[in-house]
Amino acid sequence: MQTLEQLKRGELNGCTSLKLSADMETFPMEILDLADTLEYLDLSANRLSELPSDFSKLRKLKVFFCSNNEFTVYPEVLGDCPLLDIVGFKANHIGQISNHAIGQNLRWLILTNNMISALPASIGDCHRLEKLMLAGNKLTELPNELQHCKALALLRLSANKIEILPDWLLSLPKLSWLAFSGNPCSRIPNSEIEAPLISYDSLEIQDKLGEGASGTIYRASRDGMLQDVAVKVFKGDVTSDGFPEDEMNSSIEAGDHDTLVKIIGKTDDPYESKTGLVMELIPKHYINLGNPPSLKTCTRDVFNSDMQLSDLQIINILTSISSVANHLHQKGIMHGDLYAHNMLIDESGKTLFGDFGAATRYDRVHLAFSNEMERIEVSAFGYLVDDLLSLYASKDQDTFYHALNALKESCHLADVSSRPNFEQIESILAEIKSKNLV
Ligand SMILES: Nc1ncnc2c1ncn2[C@@H]1O[C@H](COP(=O)(O)OP(=O)(O)OP(=O)(O)O)[C@@H](O)[C@H]1O
Repeated sequence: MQTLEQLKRGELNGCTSLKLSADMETFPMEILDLADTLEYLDLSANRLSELPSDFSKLRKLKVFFCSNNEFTVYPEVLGDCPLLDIVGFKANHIGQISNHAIGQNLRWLILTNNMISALPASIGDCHRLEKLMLAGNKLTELPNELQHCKALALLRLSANKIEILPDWLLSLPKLSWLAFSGNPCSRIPNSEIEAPLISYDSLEIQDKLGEGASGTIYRASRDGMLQDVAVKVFKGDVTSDGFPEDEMNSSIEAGDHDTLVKIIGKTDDPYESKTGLVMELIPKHYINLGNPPSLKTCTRDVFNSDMQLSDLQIINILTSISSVANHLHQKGIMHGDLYAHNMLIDESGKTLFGDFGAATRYDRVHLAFSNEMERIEVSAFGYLVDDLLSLYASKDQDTFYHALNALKESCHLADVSSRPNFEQIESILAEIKSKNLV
């Protein structure tokens, strides 16, 4: 992070990237002196509410983050920045976005946690738009023009006020990661499944195991039990994927499956009135299969450069994931974030699939709707196949490679209803396994 003083003294001239957080209430005009070079600007965590009208002098700007500020209007001048590719205004108070404000070059737009009740029709002109984050707003509907965004792959609509999802949404050709829990259109009663309540006082909280957007995970021991457990204490705030309580309900509704971390119960922290999930501990030898997307890859995971997988590992991972995805959809749960970065694997390819933060529960009674929901996730599975093929240890494009490549292509058919469902994918994988003697 650079400082305001460095900027004012001209020490940052020529820089391509600038990050300033200094409780600023006004936009420092010296930033415009960087117009010839500046490509990345992060002014998150200040108290800004306006941009200067000549902000678009920053004609090389590609990435602009301005989260945790005090904007009430999405700045119109952003529509004049020709190269803007990524814009982030998470956690402001934006209630208004004019038609002109949306730049046509946008690929990734983050508006999580604002007060937006309507999107402008001009969003439909963003033909490159791939990732659109709208959770935690006041949207009651989506503009029909959004259906022209044919590149849209990841859409977060959770924690809004949407009554009905438009029909065209589920047939967008590239849509693969969708979340809309916490809306009137996703209101669905909890089933009979209830996780046992485990008293917080019976848990002895030990070291912190990790932290996600929605909660903090601790190791804990339990009165009279030999095995330690993991406890996820939810933070309570809306995340970019939705409400923590929806994550908790979906994790419980998901039930038991070899590929899921077993949920032991629910807990309440009466002192801080926080809810939590008690889970089995993930054994230490499991490693993350992938890492979350970068600014460059946008919707695609990134992988460690030394990661390689054998055909046996690949087939085991894909079989586990298609099986658990089938299990979830049979229960009317769309995971919404089917990504390698949410999977853990061991040496043999034994897989655990986690993070129900973006999960949406839906009613399986509506057959056509259910079929489309499942096939959106099938598209995400297709990207997983593609990722694993890029990690395939064999240098040759052998019959195993070609068979999986054909499966990937069928998962990505533009006509959503022509894609296989997860049950069919499981059979295809079993056949590939037997034919290739994996
Ligand atoms: N059952 C568990 N046993 C051991 N460690 C765990 C367990 N669950 C989570 N962790 C640790 O906590 C980290 C955060 O987990 P969590 O499921 O909240 O978030 P995430 O899925 O990684 O993040 P996000 O929700 O932000 O995408 C994990 O990466 C892991 O290291």
